[in-house]
Amino acid sequence: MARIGIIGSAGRMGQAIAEAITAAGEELSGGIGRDGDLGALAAHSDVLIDFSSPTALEANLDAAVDAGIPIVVGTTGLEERHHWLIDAAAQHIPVLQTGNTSLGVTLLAHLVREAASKLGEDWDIEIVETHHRMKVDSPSGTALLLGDAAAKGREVSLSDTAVRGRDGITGKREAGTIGFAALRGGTVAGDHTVHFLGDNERLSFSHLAENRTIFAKGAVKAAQWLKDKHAGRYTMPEVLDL
Ligand SMILES: NC(=O)C1=CN([C@@H]2O[C@H](COP(=O)(O)OP(=O)(O)OC[C@H]3O[C@@H](n4cnc5c(N)ncnc54)[C@H](OP(=O)(O)O)[C@@H]3O)[C@@H](O)[C@H]2O)C=CC1
Ligand SMILES: O=C(O)C1=N[C@H](C(=O)O)C[C@H](O)C1
Repeated sequence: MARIGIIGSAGRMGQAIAEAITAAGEELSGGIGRDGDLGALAAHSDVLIDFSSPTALEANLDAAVDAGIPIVVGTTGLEERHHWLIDAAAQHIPVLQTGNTSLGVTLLAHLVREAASKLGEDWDIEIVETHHRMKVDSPSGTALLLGDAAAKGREVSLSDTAVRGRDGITGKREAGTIGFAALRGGTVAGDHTVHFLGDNERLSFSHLAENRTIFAKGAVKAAQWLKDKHAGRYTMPEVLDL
């Protein structure tokens, strides 16, 4: 049985993950929010799951490194500097970071990469996501993950090709770009569609999350899988053997 600690335990995801830990027959070693004792949580855990805020990431990684335990990072809104911190921590402990822990999105990313590698640049790629009114970051971590998969399929970098929103006289669409659009409202758990828009034909791939249990289950699965791994940075396709 693994002792799993949650960072962000009072949040929407934190609560779902606590239920998933028990359902998976693992032990919930504790949970903290903004004011919790991170060192004490890490000392009493075999693995940490972080679904909190980018501002907490550095301290969370440091606590995991100090305790010598793995960490699953599901927090989104990460910037390039956060990924450098994750790479540095992964020199010492196993780390898995992903914008989406669900089986469906992990498989979707694989399909999007494949489609992007087969369809030429004359197929425009646009990614549309819809989330609940409480979400604070945009585009979603999943949209960026799917954009990255499309960019990898085309053998280009997402940072060179992404267009993260349009407003006003933006000019014609530039060939080869990957566009993002975000809708916010209601209680939507998370919908994503990757559109491939060609001449006279369109191909779209969608994933619709009906509730948060899919993310919570995936996060616990990742924690169980990561527990006995060597230091390094791991991915959801490895966890799910996809
Ligand atoms: N990878 C995935 O599959 C998924 C990722 N997410 C991501 O997970 C994150 C959390 O989402 P959600 O649960 O909806 O958000 P909530 O706002 O409901 O919860 C966030 C929690 O994080 C805590 N928190 C905020 N700042 C800190 C801090 N500095 N240190 C420690 N804890 C902190 C808050 O604690 P306090 O109560 O003290 O404010 C709160 O309980 C988001 O980034 C979201 O995008 C969401 C779903 C799936
Ligand atoms: O904040 C959310 O709720 C979600 N966040 C993740 C993201 O940013 O992609 C995953 C999921 O879509 C729900």
